[in-house]
Amino acid sequence: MIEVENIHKSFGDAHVLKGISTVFEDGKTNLVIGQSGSGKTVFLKCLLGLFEPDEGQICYNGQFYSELSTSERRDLRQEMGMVFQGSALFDSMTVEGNVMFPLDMFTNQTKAEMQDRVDFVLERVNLIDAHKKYPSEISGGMQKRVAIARAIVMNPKYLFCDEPNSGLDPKTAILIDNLIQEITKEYNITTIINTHDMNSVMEIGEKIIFLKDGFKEWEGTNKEIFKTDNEAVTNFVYSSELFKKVRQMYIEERN
Ligand SMILES: Nc1ncnc2c1ncn2[C@@H]1O[C@H](COP(=O)(O)OP(=O)(O)OP(=O)(O)O)[C@@H](O)[C@H]1O
Repeated sequence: MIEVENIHKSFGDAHVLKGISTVFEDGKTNLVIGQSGSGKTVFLKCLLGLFEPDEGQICYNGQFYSELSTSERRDLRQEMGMVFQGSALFDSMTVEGNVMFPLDMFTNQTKAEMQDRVDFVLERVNLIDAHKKYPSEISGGMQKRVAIARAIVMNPKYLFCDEPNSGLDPKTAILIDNLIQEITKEYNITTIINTHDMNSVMEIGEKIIFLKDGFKEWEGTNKEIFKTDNEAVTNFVYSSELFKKVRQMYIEERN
């Protein structure tokens, strides 16, 4: 669980995060949405410990980040998996080389142990025959699966995903969303996803926080987002005619 208490972050005169508080529970897919520039990436970087908030606290399973020593922060960092926008795989390494990289860097496992773990996570993300391929030889959807396998290879307690669906067709995007949700539940991970994808909001948004100009404007579930009267949320989520129709149908069905 990650508890965020009233965090603020500024860069010079630019006050980017303005007192955000929320709780992200284990085993749930938590989504952060908001317009470009609303502060989503800065927020994610604060959660990852890459930026330290100017005010406020972030608490990881009961441990306040600000109270951790340097080595404790390093240990916490190793409990975090990250799926970057665009996958960020190493082009010169094979699929299994990419997935093995964190084990090689941060553990003392033998080659055989690492290979077992790599085989296990690649199978878990449904990549069976791609071990020896290079990223350029596989599809975008497969690259995302490799990125997810790499993010979970160290058995993380926390999983952060920045736009995991960018560049994918809608069908593949849903498969990737479902995979992230399944893994989150199976390993009871605290997962936080920055996204612009409204399909993700509807499919896997067990908890959604909506940022606007650095404030938390709204939070709730994918069921609640259909019914909310918050104008900023509805303008953002239902900006397309298709989504407006879907919402109308959903509300009519419920009444
Ligand atoms: N390192 C930095 N130094 C100065 N300003 C920054 C820095 N990082 C982000 N900002 C500013 O913070 C604001 C929020 O940026 P952020 O990248 O968090 O937005 P976002 O919601 O993730 O946008 P997008 O959806 O386009 O990725 C922007 O005005 C940006 O210029």
